[in-house]
Amino acid sequence: MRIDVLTLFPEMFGSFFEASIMGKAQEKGIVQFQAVNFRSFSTNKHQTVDDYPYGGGGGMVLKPEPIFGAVENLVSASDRPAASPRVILLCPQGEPYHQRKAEELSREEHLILVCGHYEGYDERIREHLVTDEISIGDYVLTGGEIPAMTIIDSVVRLLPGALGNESSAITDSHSTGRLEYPHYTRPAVYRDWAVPDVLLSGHHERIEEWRQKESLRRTWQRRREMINPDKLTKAEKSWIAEFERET
Ligand SMILES: C[S@@+](CC[C@H](N)C(=O)[O-])C[C@H]1O[C@@H](n2cnc3c(N)ncnc32)[C@H](O)[C@@H]1O
Repeated sequence: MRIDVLTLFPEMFGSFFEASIMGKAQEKGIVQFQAVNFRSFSTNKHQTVDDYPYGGGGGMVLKPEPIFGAVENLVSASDRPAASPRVILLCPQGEPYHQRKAEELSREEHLILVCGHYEGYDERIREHLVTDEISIGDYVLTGGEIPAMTIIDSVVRLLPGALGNESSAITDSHSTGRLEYPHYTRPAVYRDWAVPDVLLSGHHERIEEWRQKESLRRTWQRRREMINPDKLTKAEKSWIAEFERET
């Protein structure tokens, strides 16, 4: 997969692209990253990328020319011109980001993420250039760089070979439609707090059943809206009845 980020602050991506899973995925050739400063596609001699809003008001608006220019340059330089990239605008007005969207994007060959700043973008970018608009939550950040990193991280860890241990992504919260069960590691007893016996039993079926039940319990306690009552098995219904009795 190839991921290009259009930003006014490419230096923010240096260690992000090099550290941990992102760095390893790049070393293994699973993903290729690039942060491009779209200021270099400005069409005026002062290299400005923003201007005052028509109609007045505070804040500066990102001009269309540098962003169109940068995206078109990346598309024409692509080694796979037939595969059109997903051009994603980071924006608090976009579609709320979700694990399903990360899964969808992980199947693409080329992503271009556009990071805004200041008051936002000229509307024509939205209307005529991008394929997706994504918000990472109902709050406003200074720029699209942290949202872009959020999306890149969540997508890259789903690429085959990126994590090394693929099964951990399969059982992650939200991948299964539930929150993940609790984890424990050594020591078996810490300050009088013991790990549940079943996890030390070596009995794989019982451990698996415990994990399913605890995953359901956690989801029921914290994110009840994620549970579709029509899709519960008989065992799950009886576990929920048990959770209700316990509370
Ligand atoms: C200060 S914000 C602009 C907010 C804009 N005036 C509005 O009300 O929608 C500047 C940039 O930060 C990024 N940004 C801020 N919050 C975001 C969020 N929740 N999700 C995605 N991007 C966000 C976007 O790229 C946005 O263009």
